[in-house]
Amino acid sequence: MNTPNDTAARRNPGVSGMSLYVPRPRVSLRDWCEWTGNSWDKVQAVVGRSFRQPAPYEDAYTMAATAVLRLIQQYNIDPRNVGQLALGTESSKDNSAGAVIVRGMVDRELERLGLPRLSRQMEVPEFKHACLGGVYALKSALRYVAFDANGRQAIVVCSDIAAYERGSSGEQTQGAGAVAMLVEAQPKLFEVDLAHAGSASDFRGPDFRKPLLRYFHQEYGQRHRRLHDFPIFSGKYSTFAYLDEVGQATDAMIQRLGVSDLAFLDGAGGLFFHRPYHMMPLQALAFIYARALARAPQPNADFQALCEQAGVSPEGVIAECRNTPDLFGEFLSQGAHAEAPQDAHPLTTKLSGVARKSPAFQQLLATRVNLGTDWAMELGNLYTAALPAWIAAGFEQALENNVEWTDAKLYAIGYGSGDASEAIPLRVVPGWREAAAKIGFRTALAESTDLTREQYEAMHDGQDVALDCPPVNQFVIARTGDTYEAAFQDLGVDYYEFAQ
Ligand SMILES: CC(=O)CC(=O)SCCNC(=O)CCNC(=O)[C@H](O)C(C)(C)COP(=O)(O)OP(=O)(O)OC[C@H]1O[C@@H](n2cnc3c(N)ncnc32)[C@H](O)[C@@H]1OP(=O)(O)O
Repeated sequence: MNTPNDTAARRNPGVSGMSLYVPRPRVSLRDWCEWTGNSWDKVQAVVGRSFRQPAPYEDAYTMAATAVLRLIQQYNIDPRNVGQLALGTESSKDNSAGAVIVRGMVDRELERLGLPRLSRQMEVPEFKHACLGGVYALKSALRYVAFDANGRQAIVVCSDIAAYERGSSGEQTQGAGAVAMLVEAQPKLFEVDLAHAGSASDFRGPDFRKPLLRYFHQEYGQRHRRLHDFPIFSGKYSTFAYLDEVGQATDAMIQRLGVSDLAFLDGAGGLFFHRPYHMMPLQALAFIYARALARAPQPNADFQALCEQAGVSPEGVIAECRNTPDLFGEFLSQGAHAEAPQDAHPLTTKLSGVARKSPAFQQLLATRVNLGTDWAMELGNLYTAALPAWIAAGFEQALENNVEWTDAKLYAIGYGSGDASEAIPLRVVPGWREAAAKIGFRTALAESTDLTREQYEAMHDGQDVALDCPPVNQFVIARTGDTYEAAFQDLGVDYYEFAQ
């Protein structure tokens, strides 16, 4: 069936350019496995190859500002024409201001370069919902250019630091970086079909959170060497929550598209998910694929064969497709100190584990998921920036591989713990190659210096470390204010500068 988005003449607003910034200090996961006694075989299959460690002079705002400046320069944007700068992050250091801090840095550097500042009439909102904040920021920017921009553009920047305690199961899934996107009414890279996007949310309690109260808890402070941003998280529960929510949002999108689950997968030219680590999107796609088979007209030979192989009842999997689990309700009903809820779709999980190895699924991966994957495996978890970074990598690699992508239907499936998900249809627009050629993903990745174990551990613990990679062409924290007088206060306020 044709959707309004199938009419090539009509363009939705979308994205015209992308840029990436990642810190130079890099931890090779192969080295990390040697330091920690973890299995490199498992980590390279499940997590990836490396992650970036932010230097002591950077934070979510410096990374965001560097990405925004790159975007402006790479796409020759007139800063006076930018009417919204939307920041998606869960690594804010300031509970009051957000995107305006980023604009402050960018304005000063533009001025030094002899360029005009960003528009004085620009909106500067910040969006927070775990890793989904960037998608909500993008939706805001799209609505802005569609409704009240009057020809002006918007910039979305997603910037985050994923830090986990050393020795925790999350340590391997760290990362840091920022992605900026230029949003326009007539996009040059891909259009975004919000009218057919699917949304889902459900409160999941302590799945993955960063309560400020934890800083004041005696136990928490004593266990670590510095004040840090390590989340409260429960690994398996967070994985179940991801799969369930992503499934709900994808169902909502498929329903709005008016196609069958299998037709949606067949028609996709590329599928991009929030990727906390390499295997998570594969698990999510296998979950969606298993449900698509279960929802196909029965009997379906592929479905029956896979169920038999997995040792699960087909009727049981079909019944689980109608499941809308209340994970937090289940947790609450067990009273205080309950264990994390168990998998709400055990049969589908078992089936998708087997389906993942099937030739049909491997074909799905090779044709819909592989673009950009290899580069994304270098990045670790970038939280809000993880999904846009993968999309940016996908476009640059599609360009390098000379892929015929014009008019391809892509799908961006975002997720934020706590939790919420968005499943959004995109379409590659004619002329995308010119815009993709300016992304600079490979160049941004190339700027790296591998850390030794001593350097990594000291940086992670917040100690001063001599690095062989001084900051170049990026914003840095120059100093932090310490005045706390009646007449003037800047205690804890960072001052930034551009390191040339
Ligand atoms: C944080 C966000 O950004 C928001 C989210 O998306 S939440 C969802 C993801 N959660 C997180 O990222 C939280 C932080 N990270 C973590 O908790 C952990 O790193 C993690 C749970 C992701 C992995 O921890 P772990 O202890 O290595 O998990 P473990 O269960 O041993 O192994 C994971 C998978 O690798 C598989 N595996 C093990 N060895 C393997 C090998 N050699 N080759 C291939 N696969 C292998 C396991 O079978 C398992 O798969 P299944 O779940 O399908 O059984």
